[in-house]
Order: sequence, then structure tokens, then C-alpha cells
Amino acid sequence: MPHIQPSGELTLRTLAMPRDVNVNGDIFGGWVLSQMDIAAGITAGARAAGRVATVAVDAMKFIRPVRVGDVLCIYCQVARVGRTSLAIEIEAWVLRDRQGDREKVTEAVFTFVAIDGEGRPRPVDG
Ligand SMILES: CC(=O)SCCNC(=O)CCNC(=O)[C@H](O)C(C)(C)COP(=O)(O)OP(=O)(O)OC[C@H]1O[C@@H](n2cnc3c(N)ncnc32)[C@H](O)[C@@H]1OP(=O)(O)O
Repeated sequence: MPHIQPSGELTLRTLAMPRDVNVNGDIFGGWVLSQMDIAAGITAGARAAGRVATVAVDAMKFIRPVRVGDVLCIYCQVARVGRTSLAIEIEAWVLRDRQGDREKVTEAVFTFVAIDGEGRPRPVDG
């Protein structure tokens, strides 16, 4: 079996806490999605040199559950730059129980729009 590595830059690391569990006792998918939005927003904001807003969440796949005590590691890369929008590919991996095996748990593509002070689209490259 090939040794699969994360794609992209490690942008955010955080610990899954008991307050974020769902009724199954695993971590709530919405919490994972919000961490991905934060991480991708950092990457998009850096590329667009300013404010960005999430306009679309595509190709979201929940591959494996996240559990309390896992370290969530989010990797991002810019996949496409348009006139006012940019797409960020995101992979979320965990280190099981803080230090164990590394597993990919989710992936997605988020689209951001560069916005000005009034919240209107502006060119990514000024
Ligand atoms: C659930 C939440 O609370 S998400 C929270 C954060 N997000 C928000 O609040 C954003 C709310 N949305 C908005 O304010 C507006 O949609 C804006 C300002 C982001 C964009 O305004 P729009 O009038 O849609 O802009 P417009 O039609 O000019 O499109 C802007 C760019 O986004 C792209 N775009 C718009 N909608 C989508 C979409 N669903 N998927 C992919 N790209 C899209 C367009 O193709 C265009 O890209 P380009 O300039 O690179 O060619």
C-alpha cells in the first residue's frame, strides 16, 4: 500500500475536545468544517492580501470520524485564482489520541471571494 502524505501547507493544528462531540460520541462534523473554514480563510486571505468571504463549499468528503483527543491538522493549498475568487483545496488529517497513527479524515474545496471594506468583490490581484 502506498504511503500517502498530506497535500498542501500545514495551516492549523488543534485538539478535538469533549464539548464538540455528536450523539454518536464522535466529533461533530460542523466543528471540523468550521476549522477547515478558518484554515482555508487564512490561506485565501494571505493570497488575496486582505479580506475574503467564503462563497462555496464543494467536494466535502467525511472519510473517517474524528475522536476526542485527536490532534486535527489542516493542510491548505491554492488550487485556482480567478478575477475576484480563489479556490482552496483542504485536507484534514488527525493524529489519533494526540500522537498515534496519522489518518486523513476529510477533504474539500472551498471558494473564497476577495472583498473590499463594504463587502463587495474586488480583484484578487488588486
Ligand atoms: C454560511 C455562512 O455564513 S458563510 C459565511 C461567510 N460568507 C459570507 O457571508 C458570504 C456571503 N456572500 C456574499 O456576501 C456574496 O456572495 C459575495 C460578496 C461573496 C460575492 O458576491 P456575488 O454578487 O456573488 O459576486 P459575483 O457574482 O461577482 O462573483 C464573485 C466571484 O465569485 C465566484 N462565485 C460566486 N458564487 C460562486 C459559487 N457558488 N461557487 C464558486 N464560485 C462562485 C464568481 O464566479 C466570481 O469569481 P471570479 O471573479 O473569479 O470570476
